[in-house]
Amino acid sequence: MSAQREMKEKNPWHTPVTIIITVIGVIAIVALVTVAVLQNRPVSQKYKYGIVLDAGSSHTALYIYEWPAEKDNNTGRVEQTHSCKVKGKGISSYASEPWKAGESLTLCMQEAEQKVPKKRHHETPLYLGATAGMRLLNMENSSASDKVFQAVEKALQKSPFSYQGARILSGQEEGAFGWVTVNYLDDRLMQGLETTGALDLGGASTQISFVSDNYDGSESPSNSVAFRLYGNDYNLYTHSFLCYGKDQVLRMALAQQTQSGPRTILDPCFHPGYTEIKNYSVLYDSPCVSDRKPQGAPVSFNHRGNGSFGQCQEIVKSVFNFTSCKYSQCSFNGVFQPLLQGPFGAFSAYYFVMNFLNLTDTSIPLDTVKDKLTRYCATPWDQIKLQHPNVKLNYLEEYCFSGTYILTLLTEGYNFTSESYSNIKFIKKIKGSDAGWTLGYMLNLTNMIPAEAPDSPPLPHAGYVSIVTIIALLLVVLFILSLRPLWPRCSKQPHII
Ligand SMILES: Nc1ccn([C@@H]2O[C@H](COP(=O)(O)OP(=O)(O)O)[C@@H](O)[C@H]2O)c(=O)n1
Ligand SMILES: [Ca+2]
Repeated sequence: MSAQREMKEKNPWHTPVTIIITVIGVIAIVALVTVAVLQNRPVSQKYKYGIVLDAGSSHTALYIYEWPAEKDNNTGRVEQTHSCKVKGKGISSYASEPWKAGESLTLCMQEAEQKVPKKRHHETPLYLGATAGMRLLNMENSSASDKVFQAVEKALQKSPFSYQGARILSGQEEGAFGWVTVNYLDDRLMQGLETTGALDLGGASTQISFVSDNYDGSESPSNSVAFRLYGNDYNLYTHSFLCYGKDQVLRMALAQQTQSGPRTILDPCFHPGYTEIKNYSVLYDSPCVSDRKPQGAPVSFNHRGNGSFGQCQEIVKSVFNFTSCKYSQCSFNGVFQPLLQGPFGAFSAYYFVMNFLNLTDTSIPLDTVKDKLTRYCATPWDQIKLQHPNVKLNYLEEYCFSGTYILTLLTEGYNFTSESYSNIKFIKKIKGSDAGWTLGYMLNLTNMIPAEAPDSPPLPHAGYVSIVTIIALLLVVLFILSLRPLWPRCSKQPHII
């Protein structure tokens, strides 16, 4: 017998069967781990998209949202990836030339086509929601508002996206979706945390929405919206005040001062030295003030400023009605409001105005805020213009008024106190997405917030992969140990020949 053959017989480890078993075992285990890792690895980033057009009273904005493709319908984070401000005014301003309302959207729609990957175009839902500007136009002239919608629809149907319709949101929807947006972006809904109230100030309406423990919705059902989100029940209080957006309140304040049809008014809400000729018919061309147009007024009036915060606040207060309340408590105009509760996010014009005035820091005592605004309003108009050469004059002239209105609405209207004022945060964006009703609207229409908490796997992905790997390694060791009887004996052991 050759020495080589003798070796093979002595070392059973080298028999073809054990070699094959070992190789198959190792391959099987490697395959098991690989499959586990690959199968559970988050699928390489593929995104889905949704587009919402916010047709506000003053302007239209387009928002593009994206979310990981495999996660729609449950926990996926939806984020704003792009926004586009439509040039020109809001769609309601095109009442007399509706086709222009459709045309005005073209540039932003083209931009959206660039931003959303082409192969996703046809499956990307596209919504348009109109707010208070169109609510007012619809009240004033419903056939004009229908024509504006037809023009807008025609433009949007031409786009490659999956057009889902254009409509006017109700005030409740506008308030409730703003609240959903803020709390979704803050991760408060999925985790069932205390929610943040939402304060939205537009040009033609304003919304307040919050959850209050002592409010079950029964006292004023029209102010109540019930949600079940991620397994938590919410009873939301919400109210939208039509005509209480800052542009319409400015009209009401001017109407208040021009009741007798004067040729000149000295307006405390405008800076000293401000002087402008304004048209009565333009001022009163809105359902918020049209019934107050003075009889026999001249064509125009000289609008002059005298910059007094205190006097301006008196005028602003006079646009609120505090006389009647048939509920346990009211904000103003006989509207029910439960006790304010929790933190609040104030966005849209709240942010633009307070940011311009450097007053977004709500840890500053309310009295100090008022002092600063008093000084700002008293600053001569020429000086203001010199200090802000890059701000458009039609915005610049109104910040004294707008700041006064915001403080008055919050304290006199909604009953924020010097203490609870610090619960308000003036915000523009949360984690890169604009605060506003659009995201909440899209999440709702695409069913992206489930009523029940999604079933999540008991282990996070990394934990799962680690455990599978450890078990596989244990199996390898066990397998090797199981072959022990076949192991070559230790060379020191005596050989029995
Ligand atoms: N940079 C900006 C943009 C808008 N704004 C104001 O923010 C408000 C936005 O209102 P909106 O167009 O959404 O009107 P609604 O339909 O929500 O009432 C308007 O009063 C604008 O003048 C501002 O003060 N600064
Ligand atoms: Ca708005």
